[in-house]
Amino acid sequence: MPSGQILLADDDAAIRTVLNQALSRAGYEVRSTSNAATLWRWIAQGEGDLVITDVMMPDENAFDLLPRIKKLRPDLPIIVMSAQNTFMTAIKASERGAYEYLPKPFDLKELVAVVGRALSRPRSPSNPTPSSDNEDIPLIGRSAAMQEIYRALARLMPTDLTVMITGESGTGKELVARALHDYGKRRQGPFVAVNMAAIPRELIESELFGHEKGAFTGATARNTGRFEQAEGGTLFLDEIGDMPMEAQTRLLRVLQQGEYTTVGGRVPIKTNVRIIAATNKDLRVLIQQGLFREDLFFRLNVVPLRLPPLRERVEDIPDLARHFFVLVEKEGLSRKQLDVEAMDRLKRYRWPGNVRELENLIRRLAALYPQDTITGAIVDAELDAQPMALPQPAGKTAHASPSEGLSDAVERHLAEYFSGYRDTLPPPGLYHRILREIEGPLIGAALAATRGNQIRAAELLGVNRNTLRKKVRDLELMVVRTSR
Ligand SMILES: Nc1ncnc2c1ncn2[C@@H]1O[C@H](COP(=O)(O)OP(=O)(O)OP(=O)(O)O)[C@@H](O)[C@H]1O
Repeated sequence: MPSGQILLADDDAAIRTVLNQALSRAGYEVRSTSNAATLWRWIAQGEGDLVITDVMMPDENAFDLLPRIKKLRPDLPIIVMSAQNTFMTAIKASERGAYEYLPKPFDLKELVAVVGRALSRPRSPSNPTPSSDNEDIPLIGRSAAMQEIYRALARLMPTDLTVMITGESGTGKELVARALHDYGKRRQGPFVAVNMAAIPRELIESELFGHEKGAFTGATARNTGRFEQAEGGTLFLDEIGDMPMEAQTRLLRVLQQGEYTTVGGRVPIKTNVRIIAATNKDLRVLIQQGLFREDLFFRLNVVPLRLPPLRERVEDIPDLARHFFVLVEKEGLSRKQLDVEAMDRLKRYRWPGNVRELENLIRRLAALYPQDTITGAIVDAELDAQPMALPQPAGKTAHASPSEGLSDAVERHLAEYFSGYRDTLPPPGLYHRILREIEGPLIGAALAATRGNQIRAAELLGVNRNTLRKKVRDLELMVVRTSR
């Protein structure tokens, strides 16, 4: 049975009762209070083996209290709970030396597990990282999925660990890499980003490690590489799956030995760079195909961070949309609001381009529409005008010619869809995903062809009228098609 005394501070009596019960049942002795002053008195008297505190208390903000506690009793673990679930709350908790941050609401089992871990860890004080005083990081989203990311980031801030960020295009991988740098130990050093997909393959090694004069045709002078530029700071290797094999071998050596040579050079150069890598590909598939070194993967994948696609956290869309409207207002465009239907449309859309696509849409809405309120019909028109319903290789657009058979057109779309993933496969669940995507446009086309007459559209499609009515309601197609 675990043991220890827990000091609990929260001004919400119901929360105190629930936590008190759960922790007592787990074997701990609990003292609880509604205010910071009492908590501080207990701590100053030397009581308690662990503190659980809410951030907002009537007499003091726990973030102001934390540094005092850390000074007086550096090895007393503190767990901070908060209902203000932003990235900054997680970061502040970490900066002020909290052992763990739990966004409300949380699972009681998780709390008991965290308490158990905190009390059984070796007693070395968790040093607060110096405050960055940078309130500017625009990581938006309070969904459970983003909370997980914030907590992971907060834990990573005081470390130099190599991080591998995965996620679809536009999910914020670079933004997260920057946050890790801006709030981490190396924030005084440079942040250097290199996109493997954007550099010609034959130049990647020289780009990363630099080259000597005469190392290859066209190398007319010595050139510093990105490693050298990132010395003392962070090197962000974006689209790492596109790194050619030879460069992978060289990178692996740097990670193993902490030194490298320039292209054409002989003298080993010591390096002190924190690596953050990112990819929207499944590196395990690339490994199977012999395109990515497994040993390099393990070196890079020390801490994996998966950023969820926007469609898995639609509850973040209102905050993100608001944030982007404020951003574009600063750029001189007028601020707008979205009506209920518009917001609803955004939540139902599947966002293949994720947050970047939403950002671009908001920018278009702000630039193109004079009205203050954006309606569902406007959003529909803009989303329909997007060139990509399915991801396609750059530079290609797909238009079915009237003479082309439907199955030919579908086949061509699918071939392009697959080739958009180049050497990998699309995410699993394709059958239902594709059928779901086809269903909306098909019903929409039938309704348009019958001028919104659901009885005739049902005949045309060969489905039951009630089935069609239900589908129309679910897909909200009627509003869209007849309002044009
Ligand atoms: N959580 C977020 N809050 C606010 N803005 C975000 C968020 N996530 C992404 N963005 C914005 O969306 C855009 C795309 O993000 P970013 O470039 O970091 O994505 P990415 O995953 O690195 O994309 P790619 O794989 O295509 O390089 C950026 O303008 C970024 O500022």
